Amino acid sequence: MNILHQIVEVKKNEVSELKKKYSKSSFEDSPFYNKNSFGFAKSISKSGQLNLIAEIKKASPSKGVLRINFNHKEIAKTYFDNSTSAVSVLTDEKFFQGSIKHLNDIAHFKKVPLLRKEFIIDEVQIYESKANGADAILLIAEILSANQIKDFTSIANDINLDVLLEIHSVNQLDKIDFSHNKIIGINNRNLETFSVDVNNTFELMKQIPNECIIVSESGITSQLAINKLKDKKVNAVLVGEFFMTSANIESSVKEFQKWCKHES
Ligand SMILES: O=C(O)c1ccccc1NCC(=O)[C@H](O)[C@H](O)COP(=O)(O)O
Repeated sequence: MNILHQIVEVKKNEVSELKKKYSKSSFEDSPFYNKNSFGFAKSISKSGQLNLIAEIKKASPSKGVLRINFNHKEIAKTYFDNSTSAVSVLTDEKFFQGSIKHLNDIAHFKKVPLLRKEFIIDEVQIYESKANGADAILLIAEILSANQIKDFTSIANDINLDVLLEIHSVNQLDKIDFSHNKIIGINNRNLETFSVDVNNTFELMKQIPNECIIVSESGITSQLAINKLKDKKVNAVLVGEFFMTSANIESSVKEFQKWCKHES
């Protein structure tokens, strides 16, 4: 059983506890629920640059704790002040030391769209995302059926949430209706070995229609990788560990943003 499936086993219990406390209608009462979303798709597909989705991630299954002096609000402010295209907030507690509270706290002063980075296996988590200020959610093709991908995407879109649909391998492609899911994340992390290889993005994107927005995810830490991604016209990158392990997050984001600009 790879790490994703281990996470899903824990998630099933968490979701059943969540459903004991909340329903769709209880989430509808939240102040965020009826607010307009910030447009995630538009923000991460701007031309002239590789768009940066900067992630707030205290720990990971592959590396353990990434940042000891972790303050989610300060990190979010740094990302907002340095013109990132979107911010991804890990909300999983057990494996990433995140929290839904982090998302809610940050949503009160957001300046760019927020992606809720979670392992979504039930529609109640989609309503919970909206109620806590998300503008977009992650769906992971490996842990969902084709019908779940379709239904969860429709539910999210109906409440104004964009969907980043993540794939890891060629095996997941036939579950996807690309006319319905136009934002595709390609994860470069091998879930058996945790090794990362940006070539996974280049191999898989060959099989994805040109009109899709492509996000390369995981293990992106160098200008060389950024240059290759720009050459292949990838729209956006999702980057966590590089910033979380930096002694100075602000200067790392500034440097990274310079790499991401296309030459005019
Ligand atoms: O980060 C992990 O170790 C991990 C393990 C198992 C499932 C998912 C995992 N990460 C989630 C992500 O997709 C990354 O946080 C995201 O792409 C950013 O990656 P990185 O820049 O390498 O932190």
